[in-house]
Amino acid sequence: MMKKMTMKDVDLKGKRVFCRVDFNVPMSEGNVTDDTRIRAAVPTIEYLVENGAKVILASHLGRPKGAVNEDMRLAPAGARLSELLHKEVKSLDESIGEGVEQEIAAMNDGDVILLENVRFHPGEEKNDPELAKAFAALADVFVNDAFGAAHRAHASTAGIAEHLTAVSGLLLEKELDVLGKALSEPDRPFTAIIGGAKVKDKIGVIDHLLEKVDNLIIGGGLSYTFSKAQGHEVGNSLLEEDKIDLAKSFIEKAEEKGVKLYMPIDVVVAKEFSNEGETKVVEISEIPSDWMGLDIGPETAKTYAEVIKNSKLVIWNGPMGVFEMSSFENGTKSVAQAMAETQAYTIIGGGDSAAAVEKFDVADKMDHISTGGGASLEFMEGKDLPGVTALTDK
Ligand SMILES: Nc1ncnc2c1ncn2[C@@H]1O[C@H](COP(=O)(O)OP(=O)(O)O)[C@@H](O)[C@H]1O
Ligand SMILES: O=C(OP(=O)(O)O)[C@H](O)COP(=O)(O)O
Repeated sequence: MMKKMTMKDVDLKGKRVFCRVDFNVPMSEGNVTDDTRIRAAVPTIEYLVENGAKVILASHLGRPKGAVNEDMRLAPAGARLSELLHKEVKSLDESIGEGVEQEIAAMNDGDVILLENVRFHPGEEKNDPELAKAFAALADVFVNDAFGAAHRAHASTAGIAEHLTAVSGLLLEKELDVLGKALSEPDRPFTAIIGGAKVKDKIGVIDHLLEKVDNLIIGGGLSYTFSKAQGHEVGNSLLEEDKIDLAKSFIEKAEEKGVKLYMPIDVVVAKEFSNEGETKVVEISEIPSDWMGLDIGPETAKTYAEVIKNSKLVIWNGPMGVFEMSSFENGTKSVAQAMAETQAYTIIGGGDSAAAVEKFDVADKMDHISTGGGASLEFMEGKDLPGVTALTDK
């Protein structure tokens, strides 16, 4: 990857800095319920403040589809940021226009304001050049610290960079550094664990990972497409019919490349998608036709934990089962615990996997929890991230 400019390459004193962050955080009744992404942006914001910049923060929140949505205003995130910084953060109710320009003109060096949700404008997700110009007109320098949105080519992540000196923030740099190192010079044995429900989204990353890893562990909803590819019946389990052949080709590719592929050998099955119904553990070849697999079984969990413990580097994306329900949480819990106990360098990507390590109280034992789900996957797939590509070359 071409070297991109960072905050250290620009003079920030007295400059108006448009800093794109990812404050797309869960909220309930006007309160931020998980501030991980806000905390992750604090070092960059503090760096800008300490270096005398006028800090203009911009973010999206949710998917308001180009219109104002009262439930998706950013002010609660601004309030939380203010507490974290121990400093006033003024939240505006617009992201462009005269009112915003006046607020910026009145800023002192080191002041921080937060613009309104940029997705209230239809031009944001379309990467409309006019909106990008309007954002650029507010500032002298563009800092992109929104790793979680770096896979989006939007006006405030990519378009704006055509008009200003565009540099990376500390979080963006750290994410690229950690994920980049893990993939380019991995400590071995290198293990990837792929689970969750989004089969289509994860097929691409599995293909790419087969070129890199020593062990590939498959679990969660997507494992049934692999079981079917091996010739097992999967009953009512999640199945992506049109990906069975692809799963077969991955099984062959793993063999060719000498990658050890681990798939469930036993599963927890239920008749209904519910925490209350009857459950039992069966061998993978014995799933009854009217039951569904909702977690990996205890033998599988034991094997996976052993592989994790004997690894030097582990990347985990996607839970092993429906861990939100206590009847189907054990597989994910045992993987989380093995991740906490291993000496390996541990990286978590994806919202649900991050939520799982929080739920099982082992988040502080992980070496890196990525703030980007989709972004970390696309990066691992070897795709260019538009929010990074758009930055100014060194
Ligand atoms: N066997 C399964 N059947 C159905 N859903 C599953 C199964 N295993 C895991 N899931 C669900 O997958 C979801 C997470 O998938 P995904 O969004 O792909 O993960 P992530 O956000 O970590 O990338 C969880 O809500 C979980 O309940
Ligand atoms: O939460 C996000 O993505 P993620 O759930 O894949 O980590 C980012 O803020 C991007 O949001 P988007 O998927 O609405 O563009």
